[in-house]
Amino acid sequence: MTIPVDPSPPGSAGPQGAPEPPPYDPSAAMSVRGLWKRFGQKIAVHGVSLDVPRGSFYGLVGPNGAGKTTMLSMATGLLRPDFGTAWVQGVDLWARPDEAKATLGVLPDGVRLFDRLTGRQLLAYAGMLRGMDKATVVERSNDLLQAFDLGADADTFVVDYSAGMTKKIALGSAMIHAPRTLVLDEPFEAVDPVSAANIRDILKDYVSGGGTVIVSSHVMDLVQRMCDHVAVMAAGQVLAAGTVDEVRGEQSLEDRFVDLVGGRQHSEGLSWLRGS
Ligand SMILES: Nc1ncnc2c1ncn2[C@@H]1O[C@H](COP(=O)(O)OP(=O)(O)OP(=O)(O)O)[C@@H](O)[C@H]1O
Repeated sequence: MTIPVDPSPPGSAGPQGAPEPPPYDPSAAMSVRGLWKRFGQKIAVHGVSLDVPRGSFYGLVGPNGAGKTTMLSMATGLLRPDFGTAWVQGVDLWARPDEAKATLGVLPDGVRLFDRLTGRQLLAYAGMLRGMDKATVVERSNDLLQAFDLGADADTFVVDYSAGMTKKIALGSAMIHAPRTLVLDEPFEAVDPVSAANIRDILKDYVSGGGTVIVSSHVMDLVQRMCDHVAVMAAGQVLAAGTVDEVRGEQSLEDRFVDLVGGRQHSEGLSWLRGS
């Protein structure tokens, strides 16, 4: 497919000849329509439309390079789409970004934090950026430091945190303003099993209170156990989406994923590695 060199502004329908996406779902926590992104010759996201129901725990899975991070970045206002847009709680994110982003908490992939702040200062910074008053920021920061088991390191610089601790303080920063939707790119990466179980409990509790979680992960078993909905992405497109039971059918999610995505590599090509 030929993509125009000069992209139309976000919200436009898509490249010439692309099918018109269906109307967005105003009741969804997030409704993504016709998102496209090209980097040079590479089309990273290829006309993605997706509805995330309110109150769902939504998993986004796909092989490396499938376009998950690019899609989530466009759906949360971090990366301008070539085409398409996302509605968050019924608000067009690219048309009314301030209003839409106020309802979102985002843990981006490979996030660069202000790591010369301590964990406590970083949470305070995130809260104040969201316009919260100081007393609430202090109270919630203490609760978050406790919940993420970072109390003993609250006054350590984030630059000196481990990868898992950094992930947890970034997650806390995404939650401090009590957003209605949390979008978390690989939240469990580098996190130890006990902390991961704590985070899962926190997220489950958040969902049972009416919040929506969208989480990208490579860990199928985790997604199958934790999420009620899932979308499988590959090569910039959504191959299947729905409840976890709808998508996996009679199979495990992992087997279904491999069926959908294909690409099991056999190791004959590395015969030199055997018996070395
Ligand atoms: N800033 C960029 N410049 C050039 N290419 C990019 C850029 N960001 C992503 N890509 C390319 O777009 C494709 C999709 O990348 P993306 O990071 O969205 O995949 P992903 O599904 O999140 O992968 P992973 O599971 O490995 O994190 C890849 O081929 C990647 O190389």
